[in-house]
Amino acid sequence: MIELRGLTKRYGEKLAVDGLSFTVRPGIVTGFLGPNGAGKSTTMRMILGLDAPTRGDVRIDGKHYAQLQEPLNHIGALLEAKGVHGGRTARNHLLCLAQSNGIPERRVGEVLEMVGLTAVARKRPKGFSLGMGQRLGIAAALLGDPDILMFDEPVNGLDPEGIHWIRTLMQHLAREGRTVFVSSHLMSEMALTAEHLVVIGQGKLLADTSMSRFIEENSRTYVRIRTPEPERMRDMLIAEGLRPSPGEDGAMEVEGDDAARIGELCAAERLVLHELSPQRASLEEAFMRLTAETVEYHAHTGPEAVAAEPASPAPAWGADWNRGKDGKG
Ligand SMILES: Nc1ncnc2c1ncn2[C@@H]1O[C@H](COP(=O)(O)OP(=O)(O)OP(=O)(O)O)[C@@H](O)[C@H]1O
Repeated sequence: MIELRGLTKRYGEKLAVDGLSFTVRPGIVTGFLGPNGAGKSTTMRMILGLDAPTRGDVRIDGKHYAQLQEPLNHIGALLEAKGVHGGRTARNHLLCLAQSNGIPERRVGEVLEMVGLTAVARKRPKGFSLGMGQRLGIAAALLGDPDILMFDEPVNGLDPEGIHWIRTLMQHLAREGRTVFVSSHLMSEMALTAEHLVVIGQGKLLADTSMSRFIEENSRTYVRIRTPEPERMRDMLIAEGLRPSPGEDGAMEVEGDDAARIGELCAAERLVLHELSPQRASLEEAFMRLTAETVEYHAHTGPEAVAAEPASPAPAWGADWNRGKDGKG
């Protein structure tokens, strides 16, 4: 278990991590999500004692990292694939780590086998691909057979096969009862991997919830309607107290999930339907909505533009809606 209480890190003027309190529990994969620069890596470094908190506290099974004897036996971490001594072979790199943590030599062969690097064990990591480097980093994390594992953006730059492998491994480790904490800035990836989510933005906690509840609470549900008689449809919906708004490709959207009621109204009014489909906004969209105001860096657009776009609702077709370009109605 990892416990953070009011964890805070300031770099000069910059508050990188701002009073974070949450607990990462065993037996499940916990996703640690936030846009670039949200403070995920800084938080993970403080968990590992690589950075000192400005305020607050973080404990691993009740202890500070520095209090752990042979820490690799308690917590294994993949922070950066590049953290490998280029001159040593993969096997020797792991052997050095094993020796300094009182881990038996045979474990090196076991973890190399687990991550599929046995064939290149005597090669130097300098020539490794990104995926092989990640595998070696994961082998190091697994070396002490720790109960807690932490991965910082483990799938960055990997091909689909590598991504699938890491995802399956993390779920397997969690099923064994371990605590698995993995950071990402991709909601879609986390949705396939994590059961629990911790979301941060600009160093602050935005959500600490199960994946299913996060989806429930953050994603918009709406009904998409297509009809050859949009004006009749709109009038009928408004008369029923619903608020249709223009959707993509000429469709209409109505907030909520009451497709059945809309279908019955259409039948009663003999209104032709080409499409009536309940929709749920994608998880990526839910994540963007949640973090929109905290996005620090974004390509091409300023933070205000990014914040406004996903958060603002589509314009509603109300009383002042321009009824058709031909001026009728
Ligand atoms: N050593 C440092 N000195 C000064 N500022 C830092 C330092 N490390 C991180 N920061 C700043 O703290 C903030 C959080 O950075 P951090 O790397 O923890 O974010 P992150 O969520 O891991 O982002 P990314 O997904 O881009 O890796 C950023 O604004 C970053 O520029």
